[in-house]
Amino acid sequence: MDDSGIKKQNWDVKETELFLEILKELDMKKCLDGRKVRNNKLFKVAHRRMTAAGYHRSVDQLKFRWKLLKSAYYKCKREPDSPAPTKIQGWWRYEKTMIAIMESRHPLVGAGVNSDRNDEATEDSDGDASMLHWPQPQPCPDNTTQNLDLIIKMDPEMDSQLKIGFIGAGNMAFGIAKGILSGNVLPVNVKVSAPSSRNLGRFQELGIAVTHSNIEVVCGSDVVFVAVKPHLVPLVLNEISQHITDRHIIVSVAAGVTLATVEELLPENTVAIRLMPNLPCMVQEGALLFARGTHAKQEDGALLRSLLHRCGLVEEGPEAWIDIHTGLSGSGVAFVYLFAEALAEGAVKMGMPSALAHSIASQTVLGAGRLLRDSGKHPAQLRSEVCTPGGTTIYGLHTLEQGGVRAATMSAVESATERARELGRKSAAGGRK
Ligand SMILES: NC(=O)C1=CN([C@@H]2O[C@H](COP(=O)(O)OP(=O)(O)OC[C@H]3O[C@@H](n4cnc5c(N)ncnc54)[C@H](O)[C@@H]3O)[C@@H](O)[C@H]2O)C=CC1
Ligand SMILES: O=C(O)[C@@H]1CCC=N1
Repeated sequence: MDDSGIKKQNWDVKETELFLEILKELDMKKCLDGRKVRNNKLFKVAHRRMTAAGYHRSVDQLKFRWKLLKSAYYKCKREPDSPAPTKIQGWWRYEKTMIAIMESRHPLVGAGVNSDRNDEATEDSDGDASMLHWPQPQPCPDNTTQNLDLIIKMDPEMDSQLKIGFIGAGNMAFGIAKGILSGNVLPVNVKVSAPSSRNLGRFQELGIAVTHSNIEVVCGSDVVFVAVKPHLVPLVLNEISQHITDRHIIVSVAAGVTLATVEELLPENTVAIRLMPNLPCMVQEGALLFARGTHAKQEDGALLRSLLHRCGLVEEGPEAWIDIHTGLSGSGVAFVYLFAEALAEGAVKMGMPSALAHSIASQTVLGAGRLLRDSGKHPAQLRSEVCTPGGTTIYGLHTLEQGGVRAATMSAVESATERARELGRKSAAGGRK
């Protein structure tokens, strides 16, 4: 290992504190058992979390930092009255956390520090800091291993190994499936369930496995999208609940159904995420917003983001925004279709053949949308760029304003948002029955 770059690290206090908190949380005690593969995984997970927090350190850099911290810990342990270690500036800030990590790690540490002396690092050593050899290694419980495995799969190139399940084979499941298949996910790793075969054919055409058993989908998947109608969510969650383990991330796309309802119906500590997608996922131009549940960590969100990145724009926000996004975008696409249809019908009324009018209307909506997104300009700015004074556009806009199109559109978003909230209350009541 060439560690010349590794040694030249300037870590600030915040970064080191975060690193140690991550290691503490990942429970070094259980995971650093001397097995190289698992130890590497632990540092990879730490690397992901550090990156997510904006600190870009390589896995080797993290290992080297850990080596130095450990060395400082042992020095203090051996010679409590000697001056603080110089290789770690501000060591006193980290000492408490290091003790928490090291002394929870193995009951012999306090009494038997010397037995571990060979593990100590120096600036010159290039050993693998993760290769610890405890006298009595403590194996990782299986579920811990599974968690690490899942977290590590959030690399886009690792998406190909994730098993994805859909419960519900409707339009939205199909849209997301098409979107994710255009990324790194392979059809053989996707399974979808629905009670009837009616909608399953189009999934099969994509190479996706189909079944009538929701439980089969859950048992074979890491990430499970619950894509049934909102009133059916409690029924489905009750059915699958006992098969959920800490391997799973449950992603509900049902309008209105809150994380509280989902979490209440699933085992304690279930990792749940609420996602509101929209149909253009199908052509990789979706607008998706998700909110993480109580037990969904940042990396679970990152994993979902990575999985969905080919579906379109994927954003995370507070749960309160999900119903609004449902009005704005989940339903909003239908408002745009209504407008496109009306544009075309206006042209038909003026004498243009219908097919041509519809094709031009859809291209107009597409072009206007792309320009709006890609220019970054406010829609009012673009609108004014289309309006020649005394020209055609301002006459048309005047007519739209007279028809109340602006107020009607705002009210449409409001009504759809309110309806999502109402559906949420109903499904919560359904879950309590
Ligand atoms: N269609 C859209 O544009 C959007 C839909 N959503 C949400 O996605 C969810 C699904 O909506 P759509 O796909 O439009 O509905 P859909 O009616 O097209 O699909 C529902 C699917 O669920 C299946 N299903 C019914 N009972 C089931 C059960 N017990 N177990 C498993 N599958 C069952 C049906 O057979 C059908 O395949 C809804 O909760 C909706 O709020 C969210 C965003 C946009
Ligand atoms: O109409 C609905 O309820 C679903 C949610 C957003 C779009 N379609």
